[in-house]
Amino acid sequence: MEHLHTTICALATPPGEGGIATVRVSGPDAYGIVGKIFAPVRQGKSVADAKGYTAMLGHYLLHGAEMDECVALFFRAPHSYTGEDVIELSVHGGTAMADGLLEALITAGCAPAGPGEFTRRALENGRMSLTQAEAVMEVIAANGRQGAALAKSALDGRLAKRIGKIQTALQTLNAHLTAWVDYPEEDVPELSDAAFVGTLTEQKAALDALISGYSAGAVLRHGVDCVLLGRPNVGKSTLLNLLAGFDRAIVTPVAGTTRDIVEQAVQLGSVRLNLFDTAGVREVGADGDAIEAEGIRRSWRKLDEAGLVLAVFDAAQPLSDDDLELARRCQGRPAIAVLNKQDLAGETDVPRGTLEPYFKKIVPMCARDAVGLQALTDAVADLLGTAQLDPEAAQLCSARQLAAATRARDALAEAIAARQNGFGLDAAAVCLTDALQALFDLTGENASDATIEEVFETFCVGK
Ligand SMILES: Nc1nc2c(c(=O)[nH]1)N(C=O)[C@@H](CNc1ccc(C(=O)N[C@@H](CCC(=O)O)C(=O)O)cc1)CN2
Ligand SMILES: Nc1nc2c(ncn2[C@@H]2O[C@H](COP(=O)(O)OP(=O)(O)OP(=O)(O)O)[C@@H](O)[C@H]2O)c(=O)[nH]1
Ligand SMILES: [Mg+2]
Repeated sequence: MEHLHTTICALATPPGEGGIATVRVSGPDAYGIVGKIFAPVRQGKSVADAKGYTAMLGHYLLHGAEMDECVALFFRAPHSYTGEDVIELSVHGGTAMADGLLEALITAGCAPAGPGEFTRRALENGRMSLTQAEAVMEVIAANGRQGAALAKSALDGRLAKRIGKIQTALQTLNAHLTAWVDYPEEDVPELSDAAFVGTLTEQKAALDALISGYSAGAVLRHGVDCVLLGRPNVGKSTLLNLLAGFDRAIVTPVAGTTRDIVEQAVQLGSVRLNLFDTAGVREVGADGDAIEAEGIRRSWRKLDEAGLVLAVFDAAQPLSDDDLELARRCQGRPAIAVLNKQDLAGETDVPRGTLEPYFKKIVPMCARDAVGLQALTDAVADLLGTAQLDPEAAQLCSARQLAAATRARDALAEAIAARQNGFGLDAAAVCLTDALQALFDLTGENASDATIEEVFETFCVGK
């Protein structure tokens, strides 16, 4: 692997204004290169003699001129993030000094690092697994605390362990199967069909649990787009304001108040919702208001894009045709019916039973008086699966991982079906091998270059 022998450098802190900016240098010639451009302040000190896990103050030199003050932090291979010799150089923030430092390093023989190249070297030096490398990216991207906790448990290697358990069980089964098929004359104990199918079923269930946790984990890490829909005047904007905790959207008793889509991010329990308040939807005739008609078109478009729908109804009025049209369009979607204005509702108003077939959940509320907020929070967590998710348990954290886990699960399902339909053990063994291969792809053992390329494509430079 030719590129492992180069020495690379990149800005490790975000570009822009800041107190300090840190440039990281990694590779076999890190000490040689930094020695050429770093002048220690204290006499008798030198980069070449610096021990790992020590710091040194100096200046960096660009074309021989003394530039900014610079603190160097030394790591000696293999005790560093990448497993190589690493030196971190911190200068004053803003990009000017860091840019000069990078220029000096490149002039002295450093190569600029590619996206994720530090982490890639850590992977290639066996300092982390592929799933851990992906988790590094998630830690950088995580903005909610729960999302960060999930990513951290993957970084700790808990995800690799969870997958490893499945892998081990299947490998043991495969070894037994191979021995039994290939060495019939030896005294290999027979593999009972019940034991074989039992193990496959158990491990398939473990994969199912991983797969079903993926979308809920993604919701915690990235939040979800949530649209507020309903006919005019039912209280959509009132609900938006309640969730936002301030007066974000105009609320009036006039039907048709909201025209454009109003966007606001809010935190509801452990989930971050990107809320979209929309114009009230209703049937408008050909002679209708052109502005309203365009607003309504945009409202419906949002329905298709949202990961969560809050369909708002006026509980104090019987369902209208517009209400029923909305309900019908919500069927099969992650949609919650909010029966608003409970304070005005009587016995004969909106019948829950009519809405039940179209919605996953129905929540009575009085948005104006903040009644029903906890019930809504619980319904959202339940529907998105975040309520059922153990934040300590590691989850799959990329679409690539999900695809590999799904391939493994499907192969196991096929193996089980093969046995149940009376096919020979050899047919089931082929499926089992496929499942194992998919798991190897997942953890990065035997991962192809293309897979590794795919993972690092989206990394940022400096990581
Ligand atoms: N300044 C700095 N902070 C950072 C990083 C970094 O690279 N530099 N990291 C980058 O993401 C994270 C920490 N990751 C690291 C992982 C291992 C080692 C390391 O040197 N490990 C050695 C020594 C351990 C010891 O002896 O205490 C080893 O494991 O052998 C360093 C950083 C977060 N903070
Ligand atoms: N009694 C009662 N009134 C409410 C409640 N929620 C909202 N309202 C009132 O209903 C009226 C309409 O509220 P909005 O939030 O503007 O309704 P909207 O669905 O956004 O309406 P459009 O933007 O026109 O589609 C206002 O006068 C609110 O004060 C509630 O829970 N109870
Ligand atoms: Mg409104």
